[in-house]
Amino acid sequence: MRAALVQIEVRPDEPADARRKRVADLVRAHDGADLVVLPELWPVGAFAFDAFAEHAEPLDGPTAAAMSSAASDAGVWLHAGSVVERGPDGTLHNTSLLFAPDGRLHRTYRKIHRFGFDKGEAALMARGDEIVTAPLDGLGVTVGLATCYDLRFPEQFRLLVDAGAEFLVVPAGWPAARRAHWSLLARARAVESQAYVLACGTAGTHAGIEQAGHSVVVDPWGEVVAEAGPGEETLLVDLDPGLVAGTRADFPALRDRVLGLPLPR
Ligand SMILES: O=C(O)CCC(=O)C(=O)O
Repeated sequence: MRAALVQIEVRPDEPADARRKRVADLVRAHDGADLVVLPELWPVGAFAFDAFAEHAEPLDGPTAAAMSSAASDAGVWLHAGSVVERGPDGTLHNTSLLFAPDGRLHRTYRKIHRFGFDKGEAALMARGDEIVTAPLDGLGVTVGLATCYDLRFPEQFRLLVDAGAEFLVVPAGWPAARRAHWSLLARARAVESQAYVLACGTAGTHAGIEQAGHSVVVDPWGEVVAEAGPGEETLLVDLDPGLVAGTRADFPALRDRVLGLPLPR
């Protein structure tokens, strides 16, 4: 299975429509891949809080339309990163969009752990409340969806594994200031989940926040398959879905979990 992680820069001087077109062309250029992954909130910028409301869109908005058409033109599964979704009741969510190779919107995931400690995203957006996995028909794998700050919460990944996830796809807009955490947590989630982690971040600087870049693919044994640098770059990787079941069978740590222990009194 071939995956492409497209680490793009959210340039402040690039209008969102131009970026949508540029990213759609990048997706089309990867028509040899099975799965293409984009970063978090790339149409607006994960830290461009002042622009969230203006760029909010429904699930059939301009980003979804552009990405649906790019997925079907390329014939790929497309995790199109996330958008600022304006829900039917007007609330904003950080919502990931997963398209099938025919352009159909296959799954959405609303970010559960909002970043900002009562400010920024945490103040502007509503929390998602659903663990989301998706079988990728034809590829024989199930992906589990999480976004950026979610990477810090192992309990979410345990639930994803329990729901059958074998590939954990994490779009992000992770700051360079905490790049060490990003790399460490991506590997930790892969080791503890005995799953592939495909973590796709952004490059450059937007809203004054330098981005970490360093998108990374980690295998179920915790080995880094490929890692990007800080700039715009696409990681192209060939992955073996059988390695997930193989690792879980050969080193059955997940089987040895002890659940439901009482807390100390
Ligand atoms: O957890 C972090 O350090 C970064 C998280 C973040 O930037 C986000 O979720 O948007």
